[in-house]
Amino acid sequence: MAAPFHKMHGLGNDFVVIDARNDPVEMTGPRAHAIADRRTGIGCDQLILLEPSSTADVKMRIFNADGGEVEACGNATRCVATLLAKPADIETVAGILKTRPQDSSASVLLNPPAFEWELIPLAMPMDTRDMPVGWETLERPMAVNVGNPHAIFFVDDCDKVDLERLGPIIETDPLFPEKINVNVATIVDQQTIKLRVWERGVGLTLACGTGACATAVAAIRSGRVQSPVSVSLPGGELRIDWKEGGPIEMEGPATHVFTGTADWSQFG
Ligand SMILES: N[C@H](CCC[C@H](N)C(=O)O)C(=O)O
Repeated sequence: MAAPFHKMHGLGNDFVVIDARNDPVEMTGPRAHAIADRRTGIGCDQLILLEPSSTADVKMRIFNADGGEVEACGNATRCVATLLAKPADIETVAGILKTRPQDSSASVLLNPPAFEWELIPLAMPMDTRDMPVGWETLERPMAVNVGNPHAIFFVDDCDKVDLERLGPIIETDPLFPEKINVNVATIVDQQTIKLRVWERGVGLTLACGTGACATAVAAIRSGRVQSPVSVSLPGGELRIDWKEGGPIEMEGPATHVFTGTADWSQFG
């Protein structure tokens, strides 16, 4: 198992992308966790495995740093799009995503969001537009599934939220049987949102593509902003465009840092 890898990032949300299309690599949670370790492994927020697909140009599997395999990763999808270097369909657990690279950036069409409590999923029926729950200063979130589950808290100043402490408490609350990504957002103006994210299975990241999509959808649906929206994350900006009932279009940078090889059997 010696498939090459690409170290890449989307606004500082970083990935090890293993291209196993010609040389299969057996991936397990413990192996992904070992590769993601920033001291004893290669280091990344998510491990991305590219495999052949029978329904699209490529199959993309996503593992968080904790080893959990998940449904979607917006920033990584843009990175894979630039690797493929042509318009392509990418098969993920969350469905087939249409991508279009543009030099060092890419646009991705995510499938329409889901708002039903059982599709988020939540442990009990609840109005996901205004959930009657709270964790200290963070209360009454919205919940959206954009392939993966997100809770969105709109606050006056997201920089003042102690997300490092509250993030893991909310991420692992029994209300969220599949856990959840925690977004704290501040509306800057009718077309600008400031966002910080505690990512399920990772922690604080410099950017979260699906978090930006989920937050933009929640803000548009609740009339807080108008589409298209610029979402400003610690690592930089993403442009999100969405109309009720349609797909979500996300556009933003994708950076290739270096290519390497590794004997994957040495990890976990
Ligand atoms: N932590 C997310 C997966 C990666 C999302 C993020 N890196 C992105 O760019 O969308 C989850 O567990 O659903």
